[in-house]
Amino acid sequence: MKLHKVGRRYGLRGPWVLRDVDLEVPRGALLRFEGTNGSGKSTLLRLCAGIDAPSTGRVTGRPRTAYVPERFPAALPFTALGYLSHLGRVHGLRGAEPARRATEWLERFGAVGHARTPLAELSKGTSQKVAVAQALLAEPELLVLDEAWTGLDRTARGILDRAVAERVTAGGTVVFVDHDPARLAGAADACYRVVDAGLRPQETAARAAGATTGPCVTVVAQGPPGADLPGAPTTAPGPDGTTRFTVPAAHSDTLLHALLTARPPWHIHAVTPEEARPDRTAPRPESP
Ligand SMILES: Nc1ncnc2c1ncn2[C@@H]1O[C@H](COP(=O)(O)OP(=O)(O)OP(=O)(O)O)[C@@H](O)[C@H]1O
Repeated sequence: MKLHKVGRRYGLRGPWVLRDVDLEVPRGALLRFEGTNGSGKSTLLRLCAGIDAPSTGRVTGRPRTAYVPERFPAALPFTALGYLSHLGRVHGLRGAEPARRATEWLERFGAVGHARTPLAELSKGTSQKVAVAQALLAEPELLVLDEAWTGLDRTARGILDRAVAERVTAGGTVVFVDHDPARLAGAADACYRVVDAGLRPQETAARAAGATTGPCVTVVAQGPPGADLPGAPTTAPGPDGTTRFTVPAAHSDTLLHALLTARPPWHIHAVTPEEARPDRTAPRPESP
């Protein structure tokens, strides 16, 4: 997706919140936006999510998108399960799939006990779990998260961190804003600060550290050539005809899952936590 000279102001004579913003949102990437209160982060996310239109400029190549807004409209006349199933259908899921995925995400967030609770009666935290689940169950190509961690308990925040990593390793893109500067620190591929209605690229933790720090995992495995593996692992020949994959630690489960469920499956020789982080800015090597 690309933003071309995008501008947004509210009202005909309102100040420009965003002006002449050019941005490429690549596939399989994690992008963070930051900025002071009122700088235009939510405005930018709404434009990325396609729920708002630019006043000037255009957005092209929009992928299938799901969005977690800053404020969840909790007064809708649904139960948690009814709402998630409905949203699943809106996202194009059919038959029993919407309810199945809805239940799966409620279980994952430890909220399945509230499946039949009306949205209006949910606690703030559970309501936020529903807000997040409605976006995740669609397995969108682009996931837009506006302070989605706010209101979640520590366990749920960890589950959302993991879900974000899974989306990215599956080839999706996640764009997010969060008040916590440590949120997904080290995992973001790019970070932009909204300043004076424009975007200023920021140094990400990985780049700042020369792309060689941060936890990662090395997997030594033997398997068929030509596998399309998630997580953009760096690859190198391993001993005895094996391949050595290195990925950020947050992506290692997804890589292992892909290796083990490949047809035929890869044979895993070793899984080793490392201190070095692969250089995700390097071109993705060919699959072995
Ligand atoms: N629907 C709207 N109508 C009028 N003005 C708006 C609207 N939405 C946002 N604004 C204004 O646009 C500017 C940017 O708001 P926005 O919510 O995008 O900033 P933000 O960086 O997300 O802020 P915060 O960190 O406080 O959430 C603010 O001055 C805000 O008042």
